[in-house]
Amino acid sequence: MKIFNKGKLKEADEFTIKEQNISSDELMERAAIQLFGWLKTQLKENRPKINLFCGIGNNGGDGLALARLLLNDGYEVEVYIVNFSDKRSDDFLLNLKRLKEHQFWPEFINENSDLPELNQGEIVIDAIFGIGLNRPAEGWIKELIQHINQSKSYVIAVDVPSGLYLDKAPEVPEAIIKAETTITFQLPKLVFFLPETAEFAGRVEIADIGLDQNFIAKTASEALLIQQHDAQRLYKPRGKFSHKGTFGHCLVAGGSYGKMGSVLLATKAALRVGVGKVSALIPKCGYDILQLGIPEAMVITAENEKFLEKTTIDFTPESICFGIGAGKEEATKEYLEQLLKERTAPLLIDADGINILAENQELLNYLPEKSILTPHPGELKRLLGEWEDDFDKLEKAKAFSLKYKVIVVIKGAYTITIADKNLYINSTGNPGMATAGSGDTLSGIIAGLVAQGYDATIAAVFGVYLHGKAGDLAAEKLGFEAVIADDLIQHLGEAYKSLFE
Ligand SMILES: NC(=O)C1=CN([C@@H]2O[C@H](COP(=O)(O)OP(=O)(O)OC[C@H]3O[C@@H](n4cnc5c(N)ncnc54)[C@H](O)[C@@H]3O)[C@@H](O)[C@H]2O)[C@@H](O)CC1
Ligand SMILES: Nc1ncnc2c1ncn2[C@@H]1O[C@H](COP(=O)(O)OP(=O)(O)O)[C@@H](O)[C@H]1O
Ligand SMILES: [K+]
Repeated sequence: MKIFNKGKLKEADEFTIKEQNISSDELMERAAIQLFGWLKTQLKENRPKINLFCGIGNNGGDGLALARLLLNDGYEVEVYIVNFSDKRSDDFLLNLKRLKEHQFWPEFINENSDLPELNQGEIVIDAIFGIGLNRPAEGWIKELIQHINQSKSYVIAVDVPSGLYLDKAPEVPEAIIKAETTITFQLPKLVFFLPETAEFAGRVEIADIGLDQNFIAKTASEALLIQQHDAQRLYKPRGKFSHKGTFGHCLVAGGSYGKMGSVLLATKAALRVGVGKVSALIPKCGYDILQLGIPEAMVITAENEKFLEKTTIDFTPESICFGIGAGKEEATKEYLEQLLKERTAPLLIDADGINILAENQELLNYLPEKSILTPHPGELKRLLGEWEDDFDKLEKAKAFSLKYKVIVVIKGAYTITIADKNLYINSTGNPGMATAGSGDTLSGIIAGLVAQGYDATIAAVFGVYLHGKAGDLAAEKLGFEAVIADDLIQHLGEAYKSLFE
């Protein structure tokens, strides 16, 4: 699903109004009907008091239109107009008039008003600011937002939590609504997926207000949210007469004394994601561990007992996963340098492989095009240096990806893959995956897909999706706490199957 910036969203609104020959007010009514339908479905027979806070722009207009629908249906509704300006939008005024025609008089609040009482068991609808926010909320509006946040009411934001910008980091985080649920129109917004701002939106629901699908399809987007149907399209079915040679040979090079489990996990993950053959290349001390731990894999050992070093292999793999658990010995660095310069196979570099690159930045110039780097935020910081906020981080990572022509997978609650200026945001995964070794399984999965012939960008995007889905399926059975990295591998088969459910 596409993610548009503020400008494109406004264009989509305008295009739709023209193309469908409707008024902006009819579009607002669609938005309100969607909000109403969602609320009614969620509330079932319950009839809690609903406190609506409406600004004076179109977000406030949505709120007023919703208030009318709720009142018509017999809900107990209180409407507060957050009266911060006289520059009211036309559709706000129209909906205010309609509400008054229903003999309903909202309460206007401004800097001299008492803050309304908000109780547990009640609902707050936040329609103060939408995507039109252009400066931080200040003074009494900020106090009102804090009052709503401190209340025990259930907070639902209309389109975006009020106070949150779509295109930059918040200047005053205390002046942003913290919603339990955000019902956003038509398309998700980037800020809902970034670590510093995602928490304000809470659970995100998308309300289809019928914006023009052709416009959406032909307009370039800020980012793509990868959901089941997107992932499904990336899947390559297996031919009846395929054999293990069809699905490639993946080399997992990594490990050091005490960290051999990481290679075991990546090797297993590569096999479970469907690679034809896997060889693990490890220091000598890991031989028994690998052979016993995963008899399906082949094992090659470096000369050294405890760490990885240059080793000749007598085949050409279809992909190489380098660096997990590898340490940063000089000999290990030299081996990475050799792999970079020889360009024998597509490379995925993770963990200590990334740390070696960060400490020896001259090596970056040898990165083969379309190599995949899978840093967690700590590794990314070592690679890129400090960033100011999430937007700055994405800009820096994009610039890095373009400069070296590589794919950067920024791991996190919503893992973001950056390739050719594009951002792919993953929708699967859960806090159960915050456990040692889950990144190692991801590396094995992506390298395993590359070896099977998936294009590197697709392998990264699809691999991240499958990895998160496997985590979701594991957590469903086991609960978040009990999930360990091996469970992700165990659920890869079901993750594949779920693509077609
Ligand atoms: N245009 C359309 O066709 C549709 C728009 N919709 C709604 O319209 C919203 C956008 O509406 P608007 O563009 O009117 O903008 P908003 O309703 O977000 O409000 C912007 C108003 O607040 C002022 N403002 C911004 N930041 C402020 C601050 N910190 N302190 C005080 N005042 C501030 C602005 O100057 C402007 O007057 C969307 O989020 C969505 O809810 C929906 O009705 C769907 C259809
Ligand atoms: N809260 C979370 N929600 C979703 N996915 C998560 C969460 N925490 C961690 N993950 C995923 O788990 C993996 C952790 O990787 P990493 O930090 O490299 O761990 P390790 O080095 O222990 O293997 C990443 O793929 C990340 O996206
Ligand atoms: K809002």
